[in-house]
Amino acid sequence: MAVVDARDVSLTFQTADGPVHALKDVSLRIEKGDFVSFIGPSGCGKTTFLRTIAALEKPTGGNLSVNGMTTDEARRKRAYGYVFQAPGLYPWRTISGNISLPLEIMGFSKADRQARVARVLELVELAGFGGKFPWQLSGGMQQRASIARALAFDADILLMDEPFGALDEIVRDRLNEALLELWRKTGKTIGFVTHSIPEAVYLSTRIVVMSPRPGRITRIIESTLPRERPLEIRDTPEFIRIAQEVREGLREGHSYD
Ligand SMILES: Nc1ncnc2c1ncn2[C@@H]1O[C@H](COP(=O)(O)OP(=O)(O)OP(=O)(O)O)[C@@H](O)[C@H]1O
Repeated sequence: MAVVDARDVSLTFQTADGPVHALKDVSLRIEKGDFVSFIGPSGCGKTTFLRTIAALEKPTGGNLSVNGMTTDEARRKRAYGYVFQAPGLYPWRTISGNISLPLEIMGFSKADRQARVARVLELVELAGFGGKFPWQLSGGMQQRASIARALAFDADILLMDEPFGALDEIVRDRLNEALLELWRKTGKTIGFVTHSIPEAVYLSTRIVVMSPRPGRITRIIESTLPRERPLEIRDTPEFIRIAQEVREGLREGHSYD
């Protein structure tokens, strides 16, 4: 059974300026343990598709199931962790307090919360920083804390909307490596939005290229890279070939109107 099974999913927003076709006939299967990146120009529906999977938006057409359930059911079963572009940590709470907040809302016991916070801090290599406040941490560390928060209730699926877009390249490289490591350790299924071709190629088992007006999938590229990926893999002919394929896909779907 696919983790995400989208069949001809469409979503049209009705706006004052008329309908906006954010998604049109999007069909995609995401299998357990896949790392799927969504790439495409601004407005092609990447965020909308991620939000639709997470039951934050409702499709206006087609069928979408998650773990064989409706997206609402999957959300009630805590199938998703969601990481936003900005870390969104509360400045008056410590890092541990921020990670613990969704667990408090979900009614986890104090002992369970403490154990989970300790485990995810370790996973994102922030053990020892739980007592700090967000403003005492660098941007990259804050983003790792927000990933820890999304991991704390052990959702199968991690949905990440351009989590590293605001970070400098060196920090981004490190976090990309750390994310791959975390993915290998946990076996989670990841949906990841990015504007960066190297980031998409480095991280993904599959790269979904999208195009706007209407938002649709123009290409799905299967990665032939091994799962074990040192950063230097980016200099190999295989990596460069996949990056070229993504670039061609983007060019095909690009219109200048
Ligand atoms: N709530 C909404 N109401 C009306 N239109 C919306 C809404 N949300 C998104 N849209 C429109 O749907 C289209 C797709 O938006 P979306 O944010 O999914 O694109 P994106 O590919 O994630 O873009 P970006 O890379 O800029 O984040 C855009 O034209 C956007 O203006």
